[in-house]
Amino acid sequence: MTNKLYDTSLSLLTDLYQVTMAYGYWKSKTAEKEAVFNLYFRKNPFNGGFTIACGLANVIGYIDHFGFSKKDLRYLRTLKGNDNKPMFEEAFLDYLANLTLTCSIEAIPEGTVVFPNEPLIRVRGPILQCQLLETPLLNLINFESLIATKAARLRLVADTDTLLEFGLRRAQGVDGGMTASRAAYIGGCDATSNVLAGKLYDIPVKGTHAHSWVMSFDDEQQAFDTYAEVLPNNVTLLVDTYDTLQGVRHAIETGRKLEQQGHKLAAIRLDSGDLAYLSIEARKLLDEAGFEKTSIVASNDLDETIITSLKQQGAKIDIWGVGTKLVTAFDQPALGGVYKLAALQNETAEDSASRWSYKMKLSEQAIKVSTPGIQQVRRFRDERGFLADMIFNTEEMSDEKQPATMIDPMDFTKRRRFTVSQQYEDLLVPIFQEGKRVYELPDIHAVRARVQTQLAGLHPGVKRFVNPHTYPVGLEQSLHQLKTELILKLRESASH
Ligand SMILES: Nc1ncnc2c1ncn2[C@@H]1O[C@H](COP(=O)(O)OP(=O)(O)OP(=O)(O)O)[C@@H](O)[C@H]1O
Ligand SMILES: O=P(O)(O)OC[C@H]1O[C@H](OP(=O)(O)OP(=O)(O)O)[C@H](O)[C@@H]1O
Ligand SMILES: O=C(O)c1cccnc1
Repeated sequence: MTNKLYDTSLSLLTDLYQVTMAYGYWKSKTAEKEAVFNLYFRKNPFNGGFTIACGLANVIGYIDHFGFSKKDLRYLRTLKGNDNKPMFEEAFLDYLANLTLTCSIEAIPEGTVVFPNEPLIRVRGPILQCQLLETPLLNLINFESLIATKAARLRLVADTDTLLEFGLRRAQGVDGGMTASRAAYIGGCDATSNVLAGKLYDIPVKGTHAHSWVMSFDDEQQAFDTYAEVLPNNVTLLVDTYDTLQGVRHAIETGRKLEQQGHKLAAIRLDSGDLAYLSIEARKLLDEAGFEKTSIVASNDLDETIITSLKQQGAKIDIWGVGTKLVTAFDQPALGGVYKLAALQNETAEDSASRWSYKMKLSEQAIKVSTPGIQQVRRFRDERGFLADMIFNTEEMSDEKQPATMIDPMDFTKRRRFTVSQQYEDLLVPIFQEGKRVYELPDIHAVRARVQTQLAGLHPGVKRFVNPHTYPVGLEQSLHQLKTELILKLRESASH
């Protein structure tokens, strides 16, 4: 699967400063200098304990189509500086015209549970190219990971109930709707109402009918009967246009007619009022009439908190339709992913040990201090699930079999030692090697299934919504040491 929505280059879908920096690298003849950047976020969304990595398929689609077209260059040629002269030299535009990506990219596969400070994507290559990728990569990963995480939270509370994504009408524009439908399915929804997402992404599509159908008839019974006649094999009736429980009785009447023709009333939908009370009363009416197999769908501004509450109230709801709060990630509309330079080729290196000059950004806020190194994430596990994730520098820890010590970032005196026999998996896998794709994308259903097996590996405390347990993520001790020494060195030189 590639990014089928954009079968074209989106190379100008970036911030201007990426292009001006690219120009700067080119002009100062450092464009080809090898760099390593890491894409990571600093805090799990929704005050939760985990995040679902999502968006890599669209990153791959973006990179597969990368290239500046003649029209792109014609536009860049029109950009002017403050002196009203062209911003970029013609020779730079010629360079962009011939630019093909030669970066090597490693990434954590979609559908993996991930945690703050772990590199989701590591880009290594000429600094000019790495720089151009910053904005689009963040744009693609931040949103889909956010929505997949929201959907995974909804799946946790919906348990085995059916979960439908109904968000397109309230989504943030066309792309917001499309990518939200994809990420919501990956995160755990069973289907979407978004037909184009169904077609492009192979997501099951499902739906009921709106109030307008009922309102377009003289009475509700006629509306239900007509709907059942035209679509006898897909009858879910929205019962709350006028009086919900009266609507249920009308639906039952239609259900009886359907049964005479060998069909079934699949479900009724509630879209207003007290969903706990109404679903319990509707269930009673349906059961009394012999419609025990008819499901109850609920919608109306649902989210994981309301679904939890409805379940606690004993609501008899089998299918949850969730729109606005899911596709807009209503309570946290952005994941704060960042992309930071972590190493730069050392031109004066005399041996392979000193071929990298490690880079990091300092900050007054500890959370904003980046981590240097060519990073990989090693996830230790046992038969019960995941134990801890250790971020290490691949240049320092080449021997995979060696025991490892992980330092707790909140308390440097706390260490965890992992023996040679401890089971583990290294999460970042090669996606592009020197510009050539080496990764075969799994289909969307496999990615969706991965989310559930990954969540099963997490301790329940990490999945709890209120004050979740913090899953242990730390730095391997030599990376911790490298970071500490670099902080001291940078603080020292900044004070001069
Ligand atoms: N029993 C319940 N417990 C908790 N929340 C509920 C319950 N029943 C409904 N809700 C939620 O409360 C909110 C009530 O929505 P709202 O104030 O719009 O009322 P409404 O009856 O749906 O009105 P409208 O007809 O305008 O849609 C919705 O988010 C809905 O999902
Ligand atoms: O509530 P959401 O989670 O976003 O789910 C989608 C909503 O979209 C439809 O409502 P519609 O647009 O017809 O408006 P309504 O709120 O008046 O029902 C549907 O009946 C749901 O209520
Ligand atoms: O099919 C539905 O019931 C539906 C679709 C979109 C939004 N709300 C409801």
